[in-house]
Amino acid sequence: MRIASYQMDIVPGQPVENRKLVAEWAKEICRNGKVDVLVLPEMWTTAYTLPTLEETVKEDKEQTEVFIAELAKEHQVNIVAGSYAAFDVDGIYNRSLIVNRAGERIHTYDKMHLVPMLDEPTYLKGGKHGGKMFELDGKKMGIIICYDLRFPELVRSLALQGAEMIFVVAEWPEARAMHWEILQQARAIENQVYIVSCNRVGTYDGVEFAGRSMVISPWGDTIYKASASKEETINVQVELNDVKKIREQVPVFKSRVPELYDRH
Ligand SMILES: O=C(O)CCC(=O)C(=O)O
Repeated sequence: MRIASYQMDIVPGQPVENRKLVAEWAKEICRNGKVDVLVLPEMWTTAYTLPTLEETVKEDKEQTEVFIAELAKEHQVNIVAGSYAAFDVDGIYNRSLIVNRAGERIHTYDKMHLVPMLDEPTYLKGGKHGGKMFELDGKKMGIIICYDLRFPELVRSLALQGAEMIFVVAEWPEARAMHWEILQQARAIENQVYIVSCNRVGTYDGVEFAGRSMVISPWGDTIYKASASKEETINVQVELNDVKKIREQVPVFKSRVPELYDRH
């Protein structure tokens, strides 16, 4: 399975501009050969323009969903469309969107863990449903959003549902870059899954972002790490059969004793 992850610099509060950037990027990537899955970062249509978000997304309505569906159909490619600010009945959610090659929406996930350091709970609603596994091209996968990476329960739950690859879409800051790298590696090793991440670069409102989007094998090896500060595309082939082999070699899932673990 070939994955292309777009470590982009997001134009703040400008969904039209960002969709244009993504359309150009997708055209370029899909022209240069066979890609199975495109991956975008967290909040890629607006960035963290929280105080003006409501105004922006009310006006933008469902244009991002329509755009992603059209893009997937045009290039016959699966899209893990990072996350975007989705205006819903009771507020705005930080929502990830997964669309298949036919442009059909197959999965959404609303970020459950809102970030106090960003004042996210003031502006956004937290997701009310746990992460669910989804399938692309018959392969089981999961997605988490940025701060979710700090909560091992979520990735473990996706792995227990059968996910063999976890997408981590983010706007992770440079100030905590060490946590970003080590936590991704830990989630890969402990769950014996591929981790494919897509972080943004650039700065917004005085925050510098960490880049370093990664692909990590289920053994924990770094297959690719993007630069810390430049726009870049990760374009790698991954072998999902490795998951089974590694789980046979170190049978962590068979050794679990869930009945002995505390529930909280
Ligand atoms: O957990 C962190 O340090 C960063 C989280 C974050 O920036 C986010 O979830 O958008």
